[in-house]
Amino acid sequence: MTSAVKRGATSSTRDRDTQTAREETHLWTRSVHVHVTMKIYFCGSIRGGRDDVMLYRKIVEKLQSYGTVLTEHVSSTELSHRGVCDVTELMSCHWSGEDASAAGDRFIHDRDVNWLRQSDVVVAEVTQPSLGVGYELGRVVDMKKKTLCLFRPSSARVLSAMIRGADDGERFVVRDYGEDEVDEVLEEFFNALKRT
Ligand SMILES: O=c1[nH]c(=O)n([C@H]2C[C@H](O)[C@@H](COP(=O)(O)O)O2)cc1CO
Repeated sequence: MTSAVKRGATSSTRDRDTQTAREETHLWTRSVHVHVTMKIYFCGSIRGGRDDVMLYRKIVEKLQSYGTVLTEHVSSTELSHRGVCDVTELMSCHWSGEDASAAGDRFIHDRDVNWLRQSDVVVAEVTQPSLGVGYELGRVVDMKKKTLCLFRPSSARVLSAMIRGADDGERFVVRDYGEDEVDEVLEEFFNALKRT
């Protein structure tokens, strides 16, 4: 074999290696990109009552291992049922809260509907009844977003027929669960998402 032919073979092998490396990097970047940029909208009661806020926090922490939670504030213990910091907390906390004035309410509504549109999946804790959460879920059904509603039968409450009755077993799912099952229920949901 002439040295020119050998040189040609070596450079085409090098080209192929470079190409393979590029493709691998591209695939890796894409999978990381998909994971990091998944946008999750979490719904939980605010003005409907804050009894379950510690559970919201646990859910949001788990959700953050799957992507960006657009509504992290819903799980903040510094946000009261009035949507602002408790008076006793105002002196010490830096959280400015959600402004409950009429202009503030319009801002919250428009921002949240916009976040709902942007989101890839919606997870809602629906045990504590909340008009806002019910409204968000109604909008979400229209937007055809993949949605998981979590309800705790141990609360002795009966979930609204307008939520349970919307379960289609695929896109909009209502899941009964217990507090100690948060991790496994979310793992099940996100693993199934990966397969679709
Ligand atoms: O201050 C707020 N910020 C906010 O993001 N929300 C959204 C997110 C929650 O999933 C839902 C709670 O509704 P409600 O406050 O009616 O319980 O509405 C609601 C409020 C107050 O109504």
